[in-house]
Amino acid sequence: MHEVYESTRNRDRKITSKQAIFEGISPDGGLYVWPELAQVQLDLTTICKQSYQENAVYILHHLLPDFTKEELEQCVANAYGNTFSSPDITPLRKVGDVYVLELFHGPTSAFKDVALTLLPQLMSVALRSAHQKALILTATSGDTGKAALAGFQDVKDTGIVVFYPDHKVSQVQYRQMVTQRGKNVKVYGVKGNFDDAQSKVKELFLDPDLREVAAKYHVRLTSANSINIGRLVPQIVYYFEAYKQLVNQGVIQLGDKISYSVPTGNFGDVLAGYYGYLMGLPVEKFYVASNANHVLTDFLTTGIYDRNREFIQTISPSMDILISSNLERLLYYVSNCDADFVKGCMDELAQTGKYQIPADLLKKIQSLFDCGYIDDVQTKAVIGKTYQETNEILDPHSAIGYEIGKAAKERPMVTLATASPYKFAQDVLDAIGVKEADPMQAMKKLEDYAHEKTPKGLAELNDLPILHKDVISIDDMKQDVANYIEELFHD
Ligand SMILES: N[C@@H](CCOP(=O)(O)O)C(=O)O
Repeated sequence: MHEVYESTRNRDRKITSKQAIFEGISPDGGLYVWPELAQVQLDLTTICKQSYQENAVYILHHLLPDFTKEELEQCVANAYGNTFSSPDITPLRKVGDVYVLELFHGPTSAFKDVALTLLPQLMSVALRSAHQKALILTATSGDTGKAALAGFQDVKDTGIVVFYPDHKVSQVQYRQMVTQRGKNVKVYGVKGNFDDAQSKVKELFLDPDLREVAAKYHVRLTSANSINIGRLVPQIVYYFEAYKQLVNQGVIQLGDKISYSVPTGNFGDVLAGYYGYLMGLPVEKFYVASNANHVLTDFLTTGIYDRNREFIQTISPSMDILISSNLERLLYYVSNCDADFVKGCMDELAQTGKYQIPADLLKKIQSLFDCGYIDDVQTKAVIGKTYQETNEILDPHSAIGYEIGKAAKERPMVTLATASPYKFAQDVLDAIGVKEADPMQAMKKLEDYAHEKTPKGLAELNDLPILHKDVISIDDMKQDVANYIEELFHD
């Protein structure tokens, strides 16, 4: 009765949420989804009275029905006990005439922490049920990598390998990853971009040779990216949390609709909001905010998804993505769970790099989703102007969401601040007219302008030795993963 998850590309096989978390991705290449999600309706009155932690348990209990309440309470307590610097976990602050939801108060200063402090807990429970071990393969464009490393560091019966695009993440993001300690962690720079790394990782999950090597040690290859449902579900909580805070501050009445502006590349963050909407969150519009890699803006405007374009390296590297994996889940829901349609689109994307959806489907998507993008020059201008007008310092990703949200007509508008400005200190300083070439010095200088000091995990980076120096080709990834399985899990 708990086998409620299925693949976006094939409706035949049903599995539990523990299996879905443990597997990460379906054997047919699809992503795990719960077709009856919209029948799960959450009670807003309850949510508005509860703490963040209580809401996390409440929401997770609905979405992961084979986890017991006690298991979830323990997971949530371990994840959010004392790891976040804000007691609210994700505080909401008014900046100008929009509300900024600060998602970067976790251990690695990015929104990924909200889910990646919790996923290792959920994974451990799932592993115990399956009597297995897991090797987590993670592709990152900057933020997921460090958050996943920190979350899975020395977690029993797990190992983690992170692939970041060499020279395509910020200096601080790079240092965060290559200084990672732990007996079960491995970090590689790859010669390529995020899309190359993520596509290869997806291939490796299903690679028969690797699966055989892993099976020898009762190890399963799985994911810490938002393709894993266990990564996505914890992100739903902060959408409700923002709503709760607006109700409790008297800005809205229970039941009023609000809008969200979400800077996103892989479409996971905004999809979490959409899941909230399906479960009863009153939403007017979701604004999908992009940088110069505006494949999503083009899709939401024309219905044509086309990744055949130049990959642009920007000052918002975490969003430098042209294959937005989680769009697949949106297509599944808006097409009324038409797995054949989704498979057709994904096959076309793999073969030609593009696909087009029918006009009626586009219309349906546009009734809830709007979009916009700005480039680096505009992003810096937004950071500078926002600082002058409001005294707030935004990181480049948050600045993109802020600008798209500010330009929209809907109010109240909640815009997601996805990373600490300290992770991008040089570019942020530059945007407010201060030059500093050294990343550590830049963080120090930024303290003169920001409200808060450099987060502890970033301030200590200069003193940590570089432990991971390997830069490999995309073709080497398979062999390196195979070697690491042998090294880590061989008794
Ligand atoms: N923006 C990510 C890229 C991967 O996205 P995810 O949400 O699927 O993990 C990053 O910063 O690494």
